[in-house]
Amino acid sequence: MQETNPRVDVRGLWVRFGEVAAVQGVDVAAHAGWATALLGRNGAGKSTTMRVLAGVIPPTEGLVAVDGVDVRRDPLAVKRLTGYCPDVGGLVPRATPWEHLQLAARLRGLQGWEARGRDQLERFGLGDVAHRVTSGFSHGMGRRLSVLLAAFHEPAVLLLDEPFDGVDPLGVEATLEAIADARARGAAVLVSTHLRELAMEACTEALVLRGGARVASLAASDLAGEEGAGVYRALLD
Ligand SMILES: Nc1ncnc2c1ncn2[C@@H]1O[C@H](COP(=O)(O)OP(=O)(O)OP(=O)(O)O)[C@@H](O)[C@H]1O
Repeated sequence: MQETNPRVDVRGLWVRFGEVAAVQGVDVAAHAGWATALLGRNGAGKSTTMRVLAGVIPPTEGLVAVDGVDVRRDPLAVKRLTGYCPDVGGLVPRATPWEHLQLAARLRGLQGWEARGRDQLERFGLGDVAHRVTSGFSHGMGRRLSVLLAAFHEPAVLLLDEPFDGVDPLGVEATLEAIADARARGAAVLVSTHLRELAMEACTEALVLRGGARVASLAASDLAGEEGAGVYRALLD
């Protein structure tokens, strides 16, 4: 599966917010067809790493390339190459799921997307609420729509920050399918989550962050099951 140019190539990433060093020298390499779990305790630097990869905040130091594009040089191109489900927010409260899809299609220049849009809304259990404004959505409904939108334009890199948080079993299934589909068409997927077992089901690789630094890079299978739980706990202490 490995190829010469990784879809995601992060080397020596530092992100500082004033006095706070949120990310401290992190390396990430993710290839086409990989799904990588980003794990670690609250405040470990997972969301900040995701935000840099999505082109939302700039790196303070280090190289960050998405599909060979340097995020510092061309953050707009990186935004085009990535699909990003942020950990919170991202939806327009007064817009419906269908309007979100229309907006995404217009911004991304997608043609003939309507049938797929309807299919995706059904897959994520949002068909019945396709024309209801999202301000009344439950947390899990909002998560499901955010994952759908992130994957909708079939990006080269799919970034899902806490996609399973508060999501019901059917929503989890739809999200796992979206990850599998993205991998099958050659995208690299990064999934930040606290749900280790689900992450191991969804992913092939795992990165563990602690205090902003990478403490382990493993095969997802190394963190699966009871034995994996012990390995993970030891990495967090
Ligand atoms: N905009 C910001 N300004 C100041 N500090 C920030 C900012 N964003 C993140 N931080 C700090 O950076 C560190 C890493 O935060 P980050 O959100 O990346 O962690 P995380 O691993 O995603 O945590 P969680 O699992 O709780 O979502 C924390 O100490 C956090 O307080």
